[in-house]
Formats: sequence, structure tokens, C-alpha cells
Amino acid sequence: MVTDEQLSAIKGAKVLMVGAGGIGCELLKTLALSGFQDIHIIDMDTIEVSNLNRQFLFRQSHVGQSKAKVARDAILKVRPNINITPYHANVKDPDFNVDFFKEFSVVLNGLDNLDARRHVNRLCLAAGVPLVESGTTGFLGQVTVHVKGKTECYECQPKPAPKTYPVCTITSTPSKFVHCIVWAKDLLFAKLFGDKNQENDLNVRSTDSSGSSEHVEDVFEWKKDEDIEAYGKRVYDHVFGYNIEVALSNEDSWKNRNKPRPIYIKDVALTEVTQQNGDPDKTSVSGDPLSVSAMTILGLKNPQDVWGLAENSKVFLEALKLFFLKRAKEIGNLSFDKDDQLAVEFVTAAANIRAASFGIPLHSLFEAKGIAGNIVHAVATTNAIIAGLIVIEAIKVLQNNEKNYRMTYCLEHPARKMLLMPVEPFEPNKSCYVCSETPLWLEINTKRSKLRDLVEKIVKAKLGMNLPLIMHGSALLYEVGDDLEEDMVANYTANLEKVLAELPSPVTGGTILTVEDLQQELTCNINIKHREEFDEEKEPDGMVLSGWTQPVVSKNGDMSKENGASTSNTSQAVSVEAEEDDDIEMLPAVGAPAGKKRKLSEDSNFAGSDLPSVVDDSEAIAMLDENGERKKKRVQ
Ligand SMILES: Nc1ncnc2c1ncn2[C@@H]1O[C@H](COP(=O)(O)OP(=O)(O)OP(=O)(O)O)[C@@H](O)[C@H]1O
Ligand SMILES: [Zn+2]
Repeated sequence: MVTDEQLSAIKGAKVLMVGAGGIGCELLKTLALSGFQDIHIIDMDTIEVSNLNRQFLFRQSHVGQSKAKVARDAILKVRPNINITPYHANVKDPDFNVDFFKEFSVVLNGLDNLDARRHVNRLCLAAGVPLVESGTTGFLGQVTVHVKGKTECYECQPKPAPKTYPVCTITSTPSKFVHCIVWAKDLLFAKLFGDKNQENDLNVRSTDSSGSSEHVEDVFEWKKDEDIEAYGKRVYDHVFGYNIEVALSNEDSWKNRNKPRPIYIKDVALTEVTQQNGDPDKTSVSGDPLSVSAMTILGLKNPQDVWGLAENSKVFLEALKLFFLKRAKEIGNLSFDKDDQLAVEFVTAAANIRAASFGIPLHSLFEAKGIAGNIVHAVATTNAIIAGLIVIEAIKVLQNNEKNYRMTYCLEHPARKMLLMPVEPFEPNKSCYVCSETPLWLEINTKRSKLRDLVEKIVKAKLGMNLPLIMHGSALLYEVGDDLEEDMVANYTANLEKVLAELPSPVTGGTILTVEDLQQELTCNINIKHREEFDEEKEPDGMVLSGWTQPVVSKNGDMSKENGASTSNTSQAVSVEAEEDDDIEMLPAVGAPAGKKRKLSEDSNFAGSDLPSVVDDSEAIAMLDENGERKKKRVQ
């Protein structure tokens, strides 16, 4: 039952929804049916066919149209008298500044990536507007409340580390199918079809140890006038045959492991390939290069079938050929995309051939696509439950009903017959640089690192700033923006290429830099500490930022699913453990008061051991080098 007070809070509210996808559609419906009268929606996407199974405001005929606009129209059909304002735009656009955010009573996030979530968190803090944040991953979900000065902000708690694999597991000693997938998409696919200038670990080890004079680059290069089939077979033999032989020559690696088997194309029965691949024009029904398919040519219809070695080898050669013949223009710029059929076919086949070599069970294209795309299938019901919880919290926020704010976790399995676990929110983390103005420390070689390194690796990548400005005292070293004068732009561009100690206002040990994002209205002070040497393996950035909350992995190391988690949209990782007194202890978050407890709400009798450990989808599988450092930024 909604009380009169609640109803008047609802009626007087002006609400901003960010994201009109899986959660957003449910949320808009629930807001409208709960009596909200003034709703603004930002979403930058258009509707895709794959959204239709769970984003119920959208129909086939809407494919290609703005999500925000179509969602509005759909709701106006059932609630014609409410005001819904759609924006088909990125929430990071400068138009959505602090003044824009200040217009709202509450902001509700239904996003699917960390970057946008952090940005909205900062704008909400700057504007003093409460934020209700949410996320789902399959059956798991959560809703959290962030009110400046009252509860933790979205960035007070560290986010989970993505599932990572040591580089050598990927390049040399795979033991699971997912390792073969990572190899196929991040190394082989990237090497053949991606940016040639990108660092790539494919071959590094095997060639080094063999002392072979063969130029690795040549192996992957399609030579002028070379028959495309001969080229495909050459690549095949190199990666599945020769490289495995080289790896086998290092006896020590295989003392405690099963030896892989080199596979050469001549050993695989490929008789049908030449007959079936005669007409590449039949590959694409619509003429759209993205619908080119090796499976279609080869007559392989069911994506759920597990192909044998011969079929995988055929798909491998055919897909490689189609890329070069039908999608030549894209070569050099491609990165793996789960919605790119030919890319999925190639990666499935390559991963399976490698799996066959290492005695790992083969998988169907459907399964491989799920693993490669980090897909945890979205569950519409979870989105609906989460949307309901967002509205419940939003109403409390509108009434300033602080005592009753709850973070709620939606579980996969009931614990003590409960599927929803409400938890009292944390207080703000005093060492959060986003909401508590904590200074940061940066160790860096000021005589070698350029301003560009600092901007890219720290200010953008780590601090999540969108439009940064960097100052040393009153000297402006760097700034971005549309309204800058030409000579200023030239000045900043020149500064980017200078080493820190040689900037017009030199940055050396002891310097305090002020870094500001004008849009986010976030300012950080960074204390610079000069350091000569960095460990290339452990500190690949060549700089170390501290005072910044790094992601942590849960005690059982199980922050993400085996396949690298999900494509959907969980906002925050929490790993909690029940204690006897029904308090739940949080993982010791970096920067968070040690031993701090997260209290179960009194209305909860939840104390199960099977508590959620939910991950953000915005990061996925990555690789670690031998020392456990993350190697690749992000794997698509
Ligand atoms: N920076 C952003 N600005 C505006 N909208 C955003 C931004 N980042 C993400 N979104 C929107 O958030 C929504 C998240 O919805 P959801 O997680 O259901 O993703 P989806 O793209 O609809 O589906 P899937 O990723 O599973 O194919 C998307 O509609 C997306 O456009
Ligand atoms: Zn914070």
C-alpha cells in the first residue's frame, strides 16, 4: 500500500533514468505504474534484435530506433498523461553537466558499464542528487543507494578484478577450453585481422626458444600473388603444428603435464573442402559483409553441434579465406565481436583445433560464442525484480527516509528461504578520492615519463576522468575542451610529448599536481614521488598510484564466473560472509576501515553462507603475466 506521503513524494519527483536496456525498460514501466509523473531517460543506443527477448517495451519494428524514444512512446500508450523526456545520447556528453543533474530529485542507473557508472556517480555527488544504482548478471542482481555524505558513493568500495589468466597459460599451457578461446580471439584473431602495431604474444615464446631463423611476421603475412588457400594452410600448420613442436622441444614444460599433439593440415581429412567452397558469392544472403558465413558455405547448420577436428579445420580455413576475400577492407582494424558471425566461427574453430591438440574437450559454436563473448544469459525476471527494488529505494530517498535505506542483493539460490538480501548501506569511505577529497600519491620517473603517459594511464584509465585539466600551482599543463584557442591546443599538444621534468612548469619529486574534471566537478591532488626504476612485469605502466582503491578478489578468489562473467550489468562486487550475530563482514577493501562490518537489515534473517559475489560486466577476461600482473587491458 502506498501512503499519501509516499504518493505526494512520487508525484512531486523529477526522475532521471540512465539506461533504457534490460533494467531500464522494466524500471520505466514500474515508475510509470507507481505514479511517477516526470521521467527523463538517457540512452545512447538503438534497439537490436537481441534486445527483444527481454526489453519488453521494444518490438521487431523498432529495431534500429532510439531506445530512449521508443521506451517513452511505449509507456505513453498506457500512461498518456505523464511527462517522459527521452535523450538519445551518451550520458558523458558535456550537455549533461552538473546543472542538468541538479534539476532532478533522484537519479536511477540501469547501465551496463563501469565507466558510465563512475561518471554518473561523480555528477550526482557534484550536484548533490541521490543515486540509486543497480545491476544484474543472470539470476544475480543488486540495488544500492548512494547519498552524498550519508552513504558510501559508488566508488567508495573497490570493484572486482576481472577474471585473468597468466599469459603463459594462454600461449603455452592451456588446460581449459576458455584458455583456447582467449588464445584464439586475443592472439590469433588479433594477429591476423587486428591492428598490426598492437603488441601480441602469439609466437613470442615458441620462436624465441627455438632459435629459428623464420620470421614470425612473414608467417602471418599474406604474400602478394599467394593462393589464399595455401596461405590459410601455412598459418594453420604454423600455429597448430610447428609452434606445438617447438613448445614440445622444451622438455621441462611437460614433466607434469600432458604433452600436446602437433596438428598439420595434411593429417586432417579435408576432402570436402575444395568441393564445397567453390562459390563464395553464396556466403552472404543479404550482401551485408557481417552476414558472411563459413558455416553456411560448408553446410553446417546447427550451432549447437560439436564439430570434429576435420570440420573445425574446414571452418578455420574457410573463415580465414572469407575474411581476406570478402572483408579485406576491415583487415587491420578488426577486434573480436560476439555479434560478428564470421569472427565467432573463426574463433570457435581455432579454439577447438587448439583444444584437440591439448586434449581438451571440444565445444559447439553456441558454447564457444558464450565463452568468447562473456555471455551470462540475462534473466528478464531478475531485471524486473531489480527494477521494483530501485523504485522502492527511490521512494525512500525522496522521503529522506535515511534509516530505511537498503542495499539489496538478489540471489540465485534461496538462503533460509530468502532470495532477496537487504543490507544496511555503508557510510562514506573516508579515503575515497571521489567523495572524500583524499590526496593521491604517484610514483613515476619524472625524467622519463611523458605528460601523455600520465594523462592516458592515470588520469583517464585509473581516475576515470572524461575532460581532464592538469595544473601545477597556477600553471595549466593540460586541458581538453571544445572552446580552447588554437594556440592553447598547440601548446597542450606539445606538452603531452614532453617528459614531466621538462615541462614549462617542471614536474619533479615533491610536486603536487591538481587534476580536475570540469564536467564531473571532481578535483584530486596528486603528490608526485620521483622513482628511477620500475619492474616491467609487476609495474607495466611504469608508474604506481596509491591512495586509490584497487579492485580486490574475494577470499575464495571467486569474483567472476569461469568464463569471465557476464555481458549484463552488475554494478558492484560484494563478497560477504555471514557471522554468528547476523552481521556480515565485508572484504577488507583497500582504503576502507579494516574489519568494518556490513550490517544485515533487521528485517532480514538472512545468514546463509551462499552469499552473492557479483561482478561488473564491464571488464572481462584478461591475461596475467607470470607475476600475476594484468597484461591486456580488456578482452572484448
Ligand atoms: N554512456 C552511456 N550513455 C547512455 N547510455 C548508456 C551508456 N552506457 C550504457 N548505456 C545504456 O545502458 C543500457 C544497458 O542495458 P543492457 O545491459 O540491457 O544492455 P543492452 O545493450 O541492451 O544488451 P546486451 O549488452 O546484453 O546486448 C543500454 O541500453 C546502453 O545503451
Ligand atoms: Zn566515495
